[in-house]
Amino acid sequence: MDVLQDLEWRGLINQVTDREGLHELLNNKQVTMYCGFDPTGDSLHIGHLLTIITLRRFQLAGHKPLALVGGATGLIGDPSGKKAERTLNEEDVVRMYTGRIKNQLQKYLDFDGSKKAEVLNNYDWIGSMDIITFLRDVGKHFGLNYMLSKESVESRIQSGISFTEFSYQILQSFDFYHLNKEQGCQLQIGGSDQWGNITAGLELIRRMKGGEEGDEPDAYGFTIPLVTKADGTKFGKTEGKAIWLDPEKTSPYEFYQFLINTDDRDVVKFLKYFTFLSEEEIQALEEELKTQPEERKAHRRLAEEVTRFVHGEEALKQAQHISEALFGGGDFKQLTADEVKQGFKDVPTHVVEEEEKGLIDLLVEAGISSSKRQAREDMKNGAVYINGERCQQMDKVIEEEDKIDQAFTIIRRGKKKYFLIQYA
Ligand SMILES: N[C@@H](Cc1ccc(O)cc1)C(=O)O
Repeated sequence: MDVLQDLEWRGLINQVTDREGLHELLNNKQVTMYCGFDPTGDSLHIGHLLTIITLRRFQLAGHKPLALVGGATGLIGDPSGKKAERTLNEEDVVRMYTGRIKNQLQKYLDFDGSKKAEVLNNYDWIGSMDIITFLRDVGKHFGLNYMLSKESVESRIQSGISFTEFSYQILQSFDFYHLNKEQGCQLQIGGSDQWGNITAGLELIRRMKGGEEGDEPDAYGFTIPLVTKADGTKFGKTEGKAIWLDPEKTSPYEFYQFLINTDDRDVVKFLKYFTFLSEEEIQALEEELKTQPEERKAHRRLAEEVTRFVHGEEALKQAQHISEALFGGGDFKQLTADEVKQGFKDVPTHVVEEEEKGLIDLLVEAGISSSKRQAREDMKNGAVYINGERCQQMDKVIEEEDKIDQAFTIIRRGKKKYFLIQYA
């Protein structure tokens, strides 16, 4: 199976310009290709992951990926897929975002050998372009009708679009032209909302090269589908929070949990999209999903593969360890301090100075029970758990052996309310 056939059965081809031609090209030579990422935040998020993984698939098939960070385009704002005009970020903020996203992209591609990836910043060629050159050499190739007919613009004519965002398509087109000319880049990929910008780039390449309409194309465009979920909600969020690729913003444990909680109806699709497992392996998991759904093998494999790709083996092991302790009847005391921090990130934490403390006092002091009377009541009712084990011993004193990795004690009150005691 070649790379395009592989992308096909995975359901990753949304639109392609000249499929036949691209197929032939990819089978006959090493193709340099690119995908751009605008620095709209200080981290990439899971919504960017599918294009990154797709670049990686091309690279594994022997092609050369360029990952472009939009240090220039990020200052302008792509109207594609956006209902309203964006507020501009300060230039130094965009510069900071650009640096961070560049570093992140470095983690996901291979930078050795003949098909080595490159991370580029379009500020390096757009930043220095003067307005006369822009209008004379580039703008002249864009008919107003053509620009207005792009979905990203047309859908905003009524609600409003500035000249700034309107011009965005010219900048992205220029990138494609520039990379085609300088690096022989012949393919641009992107999310489904990028079709208009990608085809505008192809048009610019043809015109700048003095080609005629209907000439054999020298470059190609390709979009992947928008990731949708069976329940109709937007992919990439849990409880309103985005799933970031930066482990400081979304811990590997949270990332793993996000994936393991995938709806049964979506799990096979996501295995195809986000993992490098073969057709046979995915079919076997699909079969198991039908025959032994309670095992959740497909979900676990999805979470495992994607967490490993994004965060590495070590972080994956930690995420699995924490999940086991929290949901699989594992022992909290086996956790490391770092794992406790990840697994209980949003849990109220109380810092104690003293070494040994009576549990009743601690429950009150940490605000877990409202009074000593309440604390005793809670314990009597069997509602208090120390590191996952019920505690009904009224004179219990927290000792060294109750401290996980000498740093934390996990207290649970009732079914789900967790608290952390941290030792200063
Ligand atoms: N417009 C793309 C990012 C991009 C920027 C520059 C390019 O040359 C290509 C793509 C987006 O918003 O996702």
